[in-house]
Amino acid sequence: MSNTFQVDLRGIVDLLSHHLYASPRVYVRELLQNAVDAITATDLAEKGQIRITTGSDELRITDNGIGLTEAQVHELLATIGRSSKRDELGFARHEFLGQFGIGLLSCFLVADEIRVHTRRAGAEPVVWVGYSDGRYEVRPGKEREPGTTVTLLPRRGAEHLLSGTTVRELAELYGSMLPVSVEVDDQRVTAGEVPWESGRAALFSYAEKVFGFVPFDVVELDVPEAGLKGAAFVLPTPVNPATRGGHRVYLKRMLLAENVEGLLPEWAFFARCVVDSTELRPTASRESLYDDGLLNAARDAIADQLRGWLVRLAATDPRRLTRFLDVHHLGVKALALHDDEMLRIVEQWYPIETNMGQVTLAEFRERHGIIRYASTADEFRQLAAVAAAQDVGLVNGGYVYDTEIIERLATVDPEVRAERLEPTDLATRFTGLDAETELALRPFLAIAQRRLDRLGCEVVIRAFDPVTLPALYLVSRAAAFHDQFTATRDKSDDLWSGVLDALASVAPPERPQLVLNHRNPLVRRVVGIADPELAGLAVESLYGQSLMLGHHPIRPADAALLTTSFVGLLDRAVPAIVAEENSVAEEDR
Ligand SMILES: Nc1ncnc2c1ncn2[C@@H]1O[C@H](COP(=O)(O)OP(=O)(O)OP(=O)(O)O)[C@@H](O)[C@H]1O
Repeated sequence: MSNTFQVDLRGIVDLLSHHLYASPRVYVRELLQNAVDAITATDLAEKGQIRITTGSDELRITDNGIGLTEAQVHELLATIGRSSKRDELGFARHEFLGQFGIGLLSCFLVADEIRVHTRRAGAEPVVWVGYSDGRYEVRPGKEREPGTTVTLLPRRGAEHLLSGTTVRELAELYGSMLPVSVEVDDQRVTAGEVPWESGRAALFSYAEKVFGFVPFDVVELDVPEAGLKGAAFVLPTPVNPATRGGHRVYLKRMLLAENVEGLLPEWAFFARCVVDSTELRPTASRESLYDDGLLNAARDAIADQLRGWLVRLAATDPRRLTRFLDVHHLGVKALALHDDEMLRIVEQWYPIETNMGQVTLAEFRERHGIIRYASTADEFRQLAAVAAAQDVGLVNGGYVYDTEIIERLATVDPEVRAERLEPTDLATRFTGLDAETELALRPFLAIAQRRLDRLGCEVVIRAFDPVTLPALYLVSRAAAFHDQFTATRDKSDDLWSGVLDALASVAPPERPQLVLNHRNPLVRRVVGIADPELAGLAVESLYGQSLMLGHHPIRPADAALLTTSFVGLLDRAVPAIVAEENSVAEEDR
């Protein structure tokens, strides 16, 4: 025995209203869409007219489209999921907006009764009345021109959704770009022209009106394979790259949504688009784009066009490009990580922080040959002045993407040499002292070394610039890693610290160095101190000060040493005065 599914209309309407469509307001879109499709089916689209009238007790929408015969009314209107817009194989027909055969049902989100008065040229007029409980009637209709009038009788509580103001607003939102004339209560809502066919000035004012900003620039978009045309508006102010920019997307001139994601690659967060496509497909809710190969291809093509705009800007108006980079450098840098052309643009035009001022990587390379960089801002701050004094150019690679960009530049272009500055490399550039001075300093160095031994630090004396810097704490990356490593080990439980111990023994670290500057007057005085205790205190405080200056982590042992050396020095400075004051007090008595 074979049976047929029964469909509970209430269940379907509930599904549509709560799960498929974001809001009952879409009923206007679905009605407009049916009217446009009916007009398209006549091949006389340019004469197409859609009229909507609103009133307190009903809403009517009339089109001069193809209309339906009585047989079609039974077949198409009374069968959920049946559509005239699919071919024999069941594929959506290219020229139509609808395809699923459920659009009309959305009217039940706002109405309990739908009347369709329709006539096909050469056939009799007929009226179909559908009720939200699933019943329908068909009867002969009054004489009329070919076409269709759909009448909705508002449901109690939904009247506001059918009011003149709301309907006009919705018809304009969804339909203002439609190629047929649409009127709501005798007022035309279609604009007739699309902004990207009306010149640049029109695009600028469109952006201001619709997106609320005057764009930095406008890039016209054209992707023939997706039947896509439109414009990308470059934002005039920085945006957070993490906030996904939505785009205004039209499909066959009907608004899909105002906030469509996925049309542009992520890096292009500096642009907002308005586009119309004849080929991209909507999802069933018609609120976003169906993610398929064609959308991917369109995304790639748009990316190419935005990139092309940037490259052209570099060639024709570098000053404007610099301004653009000022605002949107994060996006461009992110792009440069996987795009050679963008990488060149960043190299040539984006000024980067160096110890010789703000220069582009290209200028830096020309001046210094090799791109030497510090990979964190702390490391840069610590070394910038010292490196500058040695005439070593140093780039701050600590900002987002900068280190990766420098490293990528060196991988892509064999002529570019890049080298991460190893802090201890600097020490090899410092001048050693003559043998006699070295010999004279031995006793002091021995005292100093004994004081810093327990902190794992080696003390050396060199002559270097700037003269104003008494000491520099230099730690190689291996040693820095080791420090972190031991700190973790000390905090870990037995099992884990056992594992870390085993690892630690594999890589014995170089020791960090405290390099005292023999050119610095204070250091000269310190090395001359005869009292070993005082000399030790002075070395300890120089150590502490250079740790802080270089933003190095302060371990508990360092903190303790900072306190004892400070108190020690204070103690040396103060007791004489206190003693004097005491004796004055004695005399007063
Ligand atoms: N104004 C109209 N003029 C002529 N035919 C219409 C009209 N409105 C609806 N129809 C017919 O009713 C059918 C069902 O319409 P419905 O809106 O439910 O689905 P659809 O437009 O085919 O697809 P979708 O669910 O994607 O909108 C249509 O395929 C069309 O043949």
